[in-house]
Amino acid sequence: MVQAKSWVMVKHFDGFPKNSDFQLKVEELPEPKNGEVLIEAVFLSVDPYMRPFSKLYMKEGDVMIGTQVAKVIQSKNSAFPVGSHVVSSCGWKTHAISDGKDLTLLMADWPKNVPMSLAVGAIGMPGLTALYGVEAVLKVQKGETLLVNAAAGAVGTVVGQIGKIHGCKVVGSAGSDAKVAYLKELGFDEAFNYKTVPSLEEALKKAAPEGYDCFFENVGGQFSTFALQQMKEFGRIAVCGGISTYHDSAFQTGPYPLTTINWKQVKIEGFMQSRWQSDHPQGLKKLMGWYKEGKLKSREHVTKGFENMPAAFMGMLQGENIGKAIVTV
Ligand SMILES: NC(=O)C1=CN([C@@H]2O[C@H](COP(=O)(O)OP(=O)(O)OC[C@H]3O[C@@H](n4cnc5c(N)ncnc54)[C@H](OP(=O)(O)O)[C@@H]3O)[C@@H](O)[C@H]2O)C=CC1
Ligand SMILES: CCCCC/C=C\CC(=O)/C=C/C=C/C=C/[C@@H](O)CCCC(=O)O
Repeated sequence: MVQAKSWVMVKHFDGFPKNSDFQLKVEELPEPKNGEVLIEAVFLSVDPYMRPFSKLYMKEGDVMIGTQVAKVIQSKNSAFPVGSHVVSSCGWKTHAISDGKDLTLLMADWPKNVPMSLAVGAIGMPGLTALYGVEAVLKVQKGETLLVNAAAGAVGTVVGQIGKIHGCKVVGSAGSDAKVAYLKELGFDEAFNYKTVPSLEEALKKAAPEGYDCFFENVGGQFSTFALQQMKEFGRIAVCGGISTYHDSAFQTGPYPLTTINWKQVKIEGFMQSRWQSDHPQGLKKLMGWYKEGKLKSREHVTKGFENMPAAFMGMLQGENIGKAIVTV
């Protein structure tokens, strides 16, 4: 018997999440039955999607949604031997029993010197999001100028680095001077702190007087308004997320700046990484290859202790993280 802890959303978030919206539960788990495994969390991911998805897919009393890198500690399923590591979507739990359907084995040849936490970061869902957004949606070309906001986060850092791999000029926006310095370290050509620039419009113009061919949108709100004005004719915008709107009481319905979209002949495409699910194995290989070659770097913002999951989640939503926000048990 193992004692499993989980974090439950006891109250739907009203605006920004609060400590009282979460409750820690403890339960005894039974032995795994035939075909089942018992997994133990090693690295848990906190991601922005948990905020809007909670509204759409969760009810009060549900365990918080989420993925983790976990170790198989008991197994009655030969596909997942004891000691193997998996990515599980069991949510915010220290332990779980699984029949294997929600588990993906870590890439078979995961190198010993590559941290396994990257499987929920640069070589996991956020990395794939960046890859598909840059290559399949924006289809960036050498010499083009690419803009990304929330640039110092899990997705944004990978977007910028893939942009550089493809020979783009990359401009990033982020919420602190330390983040801006990190973007420069990663090879971003231009970066600015959107919280302290006197004018967002001027900062965007200064960073790329030529205008933007491509914009990888993570934030929404006022940033989109100004960025759209700076797009070149036939510019492309990949709408990956809109974190500045996730705590609003209702999803935005418009109005939309149709005249600018029309006049500039801009193409705007929303996307979810799950559209390319069947490409994930190849995508992960590509990201791992770049990582091994030193072309893709990753930084993590680590919170220690399962008991700190809500704090880590709220901290990420407030911008405390440089790179991927994760929790170690
Ligand atoms: N479409 C898809 O399939 C996927 C979409 N996404 C989206 O990608 C985006 C980035 O996710 P991810 O990289 O995991 O998260 P990050 O690691 O970038 O963390 C979130 C960051 O958002 C920034 N932020 C928070 N509030 C605001 C605000 N009001 N205005 C501007 N920036 C803000 C903060 O950075 P700062 O200090 O710079 O403000 C914070 O660090 C999100 O919109 C997410 O929903 C992610 C995965 C898949
Ligand atoms: C209408 C509300 C939804 C608006 C879009 C909100 C957020 C965009 C976003 O962040 C989407 C993220 C999607 C993530 C999905 C993750 C799961 O499929 C689990 C991934 C498993 C893994 O880590 O490999």
